[in-house]
Amino acid sequence: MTFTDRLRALQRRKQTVLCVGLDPDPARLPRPLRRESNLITAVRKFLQHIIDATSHVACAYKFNLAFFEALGRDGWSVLEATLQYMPDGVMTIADGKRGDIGSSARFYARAVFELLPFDACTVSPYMGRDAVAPFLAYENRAVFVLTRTSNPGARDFQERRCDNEPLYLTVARAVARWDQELPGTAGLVVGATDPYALAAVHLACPGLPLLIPGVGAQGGAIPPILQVARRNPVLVNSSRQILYASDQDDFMEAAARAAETLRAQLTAACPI
Ligand SMILES: O=C(O)c1cc(=O)[nH]c(=O)n1[C@@H]1O[C@H](COP(=O)(O)O)[C@@H](O)[C@H]1O
Repeated sequence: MTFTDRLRALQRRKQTVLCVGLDPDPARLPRPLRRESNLITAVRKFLQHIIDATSHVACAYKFNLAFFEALGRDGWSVLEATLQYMPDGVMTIADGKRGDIGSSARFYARAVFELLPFDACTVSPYMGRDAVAPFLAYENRAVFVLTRTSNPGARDFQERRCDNEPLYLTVARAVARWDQELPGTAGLVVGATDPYALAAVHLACPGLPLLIPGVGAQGGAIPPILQVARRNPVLVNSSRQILYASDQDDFMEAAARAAETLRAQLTAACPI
């Protein structure tokens, strides 16, 4: 079963398109965990509590690898422990935004798909097809390629005209072609902060899964996402709005409430 088939089945069963982003910032740990003498233990417990509080409404968790790498050599053990802690019925995404020559990309792919059991990962398309190909070779995993990102700098290159369309659309069409070689292995990252780009990508690439970050802390709106969800499987990521919904003793309840609210907004009109 391909990643895309598994994602669709899981989303239908759980009636959710919510992806909770795991971006653990040691400086923002809630009060009960700040009492832990060991920071690594505190981060590991924090993530486990967040998973306990949200897995009933999440279909995926996206690990932003930067936050784990920045924990130093123990970051890898927190990553592995958190992956092992995942309950049944959720998928995992390694968000490292990789992108390198093919011979190096093979090792990035091996790290996330063989050494670690991630279901999907994120990559940058800047170096072209051979930099993405090693990730596309895993038939039951998926690679989400950055297309129109959610940050202000997305305008610097991604919106430049290329063959009479914005560069991000050229990228999206190329990824759709790559996906045809081993269907179900590719998806696109499109930020929620640009409704026009979301609509354009959805029209150009019907059926490709879209990983959509940028709701919550970055201000992306929900209604444009509901439109694209008619033709594309979507995974809507929210990190800080859920992780740091409260920094007090009630942080688990607050995270659960934030996740449930977003899930309800997303499923109200999403035909999953
Ligand atoms: O690939 C990503 O996940 C990503 C792409 C993008 O265009 N914008 C974006 O914010 N992200 C990631 O999505 C998460 C967004 O976090 P919040 O803004 O806290 O919800 C972070 O882990 C970002 O690194």
